[in-house]
Formats: sequence, C-alpha cells, structure tokens
Amino acid sequence: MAQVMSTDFLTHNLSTLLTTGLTIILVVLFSLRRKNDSSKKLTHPPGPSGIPVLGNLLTVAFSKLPQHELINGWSKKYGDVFWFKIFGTGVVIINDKEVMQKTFQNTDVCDRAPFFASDYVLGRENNGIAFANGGSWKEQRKFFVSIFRKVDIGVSRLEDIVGGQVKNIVTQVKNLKGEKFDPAIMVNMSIANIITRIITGVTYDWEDKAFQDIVAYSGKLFDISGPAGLFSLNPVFARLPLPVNFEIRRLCRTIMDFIQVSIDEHRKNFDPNAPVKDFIGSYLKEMASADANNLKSFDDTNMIVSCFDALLGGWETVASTLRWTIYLLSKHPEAQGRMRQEIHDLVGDERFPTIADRQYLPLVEATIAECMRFIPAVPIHLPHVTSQDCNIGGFDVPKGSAVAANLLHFAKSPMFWEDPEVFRPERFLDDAGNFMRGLEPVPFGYGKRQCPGELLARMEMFIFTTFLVQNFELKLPAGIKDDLQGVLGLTWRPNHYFIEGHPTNANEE
Ligand code: HEM
Repeated sequence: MAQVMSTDFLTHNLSTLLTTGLTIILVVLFSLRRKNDSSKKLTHPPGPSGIPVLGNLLTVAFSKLPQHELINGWSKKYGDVFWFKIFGTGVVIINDKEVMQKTFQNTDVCDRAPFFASDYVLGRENNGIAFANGGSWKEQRKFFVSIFRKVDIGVSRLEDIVGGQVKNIVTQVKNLKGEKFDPAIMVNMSIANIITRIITGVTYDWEDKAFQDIVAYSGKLFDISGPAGLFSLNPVFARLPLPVNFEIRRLCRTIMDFIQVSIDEHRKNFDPNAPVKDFIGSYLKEMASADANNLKSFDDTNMIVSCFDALLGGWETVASTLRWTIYLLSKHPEAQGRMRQEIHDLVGDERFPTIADRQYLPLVEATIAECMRFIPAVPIHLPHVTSQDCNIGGFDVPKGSAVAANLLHFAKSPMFWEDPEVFRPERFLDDAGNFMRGLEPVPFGYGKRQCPGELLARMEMFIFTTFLVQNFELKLPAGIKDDLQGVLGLTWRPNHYFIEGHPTNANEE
C-alpha cells in the first residue's frame, strides 16, 4: 500500500512537475514570440521617404519653399502626426492640439537635444535652461521662472524698463514728422536693451559698437541655426566640420564673452546684503546660498548659459513678433483705427497706457492676438527629445527622436479658424466684447517646457503696440509691395520694410 501510495505520489508529482515545466516553457516561448511580433508590429508615424543616411536633409535644407511651408505641405499629406528624418534622427511634427497637450505633459517627451556649439565653447554638456535636461534643468528653470514671472526685477518695475524704451521710440518717430523709416533698428535695439537691462543691469547706448555687434550676432545666430534649430540641434549635423557650424560656435563664444564681462563686473562689486537690480545679481545671491538650500546646479557655467538663454530667447522672438505686428497694423488701417479709438476712449491722450489698463482694452488685446496668430514668429518651436520609446498620437516613436508642435498649423489651419487668411481681430472677442485668451493658438508652447518669458513678452507687446498706435497713424508708404515672405531661422522674421508714423497729437506735452 505504502509502495502504491509512494508510486502514485511520485507519478503525480512527476506529472505535475512535467505539466508545470511544460507550461513555463510554453509561456516563455509565447511571450518571446509576442515580443518578436510586437517589435515587428511597431507603427511608426507616416512621412516622406528619404535617402539613405541623409534622410530628408537635402529636401529640408534646399527646399524652394520656405521650410515652414514645406512642413505644412507634408502636414496636409501625412496628417496629425508625421515624421521626417535627418541623419537617422526622426523629427516628429504634431498637428493635433489634443495630441500636443498630452505629449508635452509626458515626462518622456520633455528633454532637449544638446546645443553642441555652446557645449563645445564651454567644454561641458547640460547647461542653462533651453538645452538642459534632468535635475539641473529643473533647478535652473525654477529660478529663471521665479525672476521672469514677476512684474519687477529687484527694485525696478519691468513696466518702467519697457516703457522707457518705447517713449524713446515715440520721440524719435515724432521727430521724423511722417517721413518713412525702417522700424527694424528701433525695435531690435530697444528689445535688446530691455533684456540686457534685465540681465546685466545696463541700458546701452544705441551707438555703442559692442552692443550693436551683439544685436547683429544674435540675429545671425537665429538665422543660420535652421528652422526650429533642426540643423544646429541635430546630433550628427552639428558636429560636422562645416563653415556654418564654425560660425555658430564663433557667435556663441562672442555673445558669451559679452555676458562674461558683465558677470565679472558684478562679482567685483557683489554685496550679498545689497538689494539686487538684475538677473546676474539675483543669480550671484542664489549661488551664495545654494549650499545651504541644497541646490546643486548653481555654478559659473549655468549662470552664463542662463543669461545666454534669456538674451537669445527674449530678444529675436519679441523683436520679430513686434515687427510683424507693426507691419500688419500698417496694412490694416481700419483695425488699427478701431484699436486707437478704444485707447483714446479709455486712456485719452494725456498719458501713456499702462499694464493696469490692459484688462479694460479687449479690442487691443484681440488685435495683438490676431497679429500673433496671423504670423506666428515661432512657427515651429525648438524640438523636444524623447528620453524613452513612447507613443505619440497612436504611433511608436523611438527614444532619441525630436518632437515639435506645428504652431503655424494651429494658427492658420481652416480646421481651427474660419477664414484663416482674413485679418479679423474680432474673432477673439465674445458676444459681450470680452477678450477670449483661451482661443489663442499656443504661441508660447505648452506643458513642461512652455515659454518662461511669456509675461515679459506680453508686456512688451502691449506697451509697444499701444504707445505707437496711441501716438501715430502707422501707414505703409504708397506703392509698397505686400511682403509676407520673411526669413525663417529659429524665428520667422519679416524682411525689411518702411512705414510712416503720422502723429495723432497724443502726449504732445
Ligand atoms: C513673443 C515672444 C516669445 C515667443 C513667441 C516665445 C515662444 C517660445 C516657445 C514656443 C518656446 C518653446 C516651448 C516648448 O519647447 O515647448 C519657448 C521657450 C523658451 N523661451 Fe520663449 N518666447 C517668447 C519670448 C521669450 C522671452 C521674452 C524670454 C526670456 C525672458 C523667453 C525665454 C525662453 C526660454 C528660456 C525657453 C526655453 C524653456 C525651456 O526649455 O524650459 N522667451 N518660447
């Protein structure tokens, strides 16, 4: 009996063992097969076919169309999410708002490619904000936001800094007595002066040669970096020994040297107990207490690159937006007239408008929003980079791909706007005449990388536009050919044009 039991037990256990073993083998085989199947079944985004190694580089670089139009053409053909390739790196373009919102909230689509030229100059990777990742980016961005989301910098109000520059322009245009002029120099110099004042504490003379050079170098850096920085941020292209890459490095170095002079000056006179008056002063103060606050990334290199990011991010973007705005207002005198009427009704002509007036000037807000929609100065933003394989809008996107939203599509597609090619500020007003900010086509991006300079940029747009429209009837000289072509680099900026500013007799005192 015992023998039978033990044989039964053995037989039973043996068969259990065999069944279990067989099951495990089958499960492993099945999951291996599924794994192989799933890697076969990856669904990458659609897109134009390219050539080996270069991908679509030649098409993007040498397109007869401006690159944002080329990308928009591909959008029409390939839909909400598509990609093209440059040296094997996929560049995913998102045309759908919900997919964009979901994607840019995802921490796996939050990184950026290194800006090789600046890292090369500094001999270190992962610096500053715009091209940094991980813990260092988080700390540096938090500090940057704490400075730029306030209405004052140390003891000075941002509104006074901006207003001072625009009053200077108003005086200069008045002196021209209706003569035509190119607004580019005035706009570029004053926007540059606002951001350098915030960063370095210095307001430069427009005749200052070093300042003029830096303004020119910054513009050039934007132009030669390619649309959305697609070339200067491509890990292969950026390292090629091409003249354009040497030039980008030279420009970075020169701009950083300019910032370094100011940092050295601040260091010499640094007093941790004195009130701060600019970004560098605030940064030095933060550095002095960084150890106590357990902040790891506050050092000399991050300081210079944070200043560099603010100078470049806060300069060409605003200047291009403003130059387009002045052009569009001159081209649409009726919209400009309605805006002027609202300013005169609320503010009168004895004083300049203030930021506090903004909430009572919905048509002004709507007109600025329509200018920014009609021509977005940032049509495709700096791409994010995927830090993991991930899914974007139903497509499998490998780790290391670039991902950008097509802001031009959000601004101009008939999917989002009635008569997108018609300039109509009232589209941003509700029936009661209130401004509807929520309708704007995300000009400052969305999610974790959203532009940290938005408050300053909006302030600059409001003050420049209202001061000019209150004081001048802006007109395109007779016979000027319409030109909405512009130049595309990191931003989309207008070609040079002339306007006339005929005084409306406001603020004559
Ligand atoms: C009209 C003017 C401006 C426009 C249209 C604009 C637009 C944008 C956009 C679309 C992004 C990318 C968002 C993303 O990657 O998801 C961005 C990022 C950035 N902007 Fe602006 N911007 C403007 C003004 C400014 C100003 C005034 C500053 C500086 C004070 C600034 C500093 C930056 C920085 C540092 C980043 C990188 C943020 C990060 O990577 O975390 N921008 N901006």
